Amino acid sequence: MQQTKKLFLRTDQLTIGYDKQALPLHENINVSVKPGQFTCLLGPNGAGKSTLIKTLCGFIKPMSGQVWYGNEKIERIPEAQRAKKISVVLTDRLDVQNLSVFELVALGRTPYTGFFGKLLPRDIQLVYHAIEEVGLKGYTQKSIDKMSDGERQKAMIAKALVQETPFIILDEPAAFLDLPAKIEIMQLLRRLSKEKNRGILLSTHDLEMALQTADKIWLMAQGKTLQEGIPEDLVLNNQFKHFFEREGIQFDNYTGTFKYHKQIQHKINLKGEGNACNWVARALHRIGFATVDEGSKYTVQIYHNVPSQFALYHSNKLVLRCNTIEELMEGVVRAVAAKP
Ligand SMILES: Nc1ncnc2c1ncn2[C@@H]1O[C@H](COP(=O)(O)OP(=O)(O)OP(=O)(O)O)[C@@H](O)[C@H]1O
Repeated sequence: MQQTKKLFLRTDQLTIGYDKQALPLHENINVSVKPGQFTCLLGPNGAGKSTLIKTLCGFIKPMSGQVWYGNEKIERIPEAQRAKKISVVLTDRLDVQNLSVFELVALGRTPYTGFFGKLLPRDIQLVYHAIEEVGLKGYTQKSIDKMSDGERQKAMIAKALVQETPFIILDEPAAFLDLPAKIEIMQLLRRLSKEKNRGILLSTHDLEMALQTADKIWLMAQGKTLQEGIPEDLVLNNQFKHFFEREGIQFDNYTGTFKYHKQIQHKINLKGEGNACNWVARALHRIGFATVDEGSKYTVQIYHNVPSQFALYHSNKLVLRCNTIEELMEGVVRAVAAKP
């Protein structure tokens, strides 16, 4: 146990910020990342995520407290050695025009070869292997500036992989990506953390994705103590509510998703079951109806395996039968406007 602990990246009463004269951004942070652990740092804009990441990487000095890599304080580790312990992928778009994927990824070997160092057969093998690992086989000679944001991000992850560090830290690696690419990057990073036993820490705004993939979550918000825990504990003990709820937005502890408060103007009975019923309920909530079992003059009924599966009744009299939720919602709004 003691032996393993030596490999942790951890902080000890870490206080971060920029201006010694001003208030710190966060005080007394005590967190750790283990090899093989996939950790997501979450927090609203301006919470201090990038500042923490830069402090953990040794780019910004702590205001007080320490960052430890194993038994060594990060500031005591010479830069060349540091590059063998932590690889960093920051948000800034890289100015890497005219570099091929191979050349970019090969830069990750710099700590071992020197900037102008010659790649040995093992280095070349590692570069090809990492490119394949991130799913860019066949792109080796493609110019980085002709790649999509998602592909470029994968190349950056491959570069971090060939650096062969026990820890990889990424600042918003999925920031510019569409949803499928985000999911792909998160799954890739999670898989690499397990298969390669790397401790991976990344910051993200994607709370729902972090809930689904992270082993550990760090929650950060201005003026609040940083919370660390596994996703499910943080949800159950209301930390997510506490950190992210704003006026008009509510965190649903059951589904782990955010909901917008809507002005509820009417009640409507909803009868039926299954997925169609679920989506009709969502459409009704969106337009300001609370769904109930009984008590309203209006009833929406969902039928199954019939051509017109949606029906609207007013005091048991059929008002409308239709095929789509769009028609149903229009019918509900029309009917309620005519006879509230
Ligand atoms: N170089 C700097 N000097 C002084 N203050 C800074 C500097 N960089 C950032 N800040 C301030 O520190 C605070 C935290 O910024 P930081 O970029 O760490 O937040 P963040 O959580 O990463 O935000 P976002 O999610 O918007 O990227 C902000 O108020 C910001 O203005």
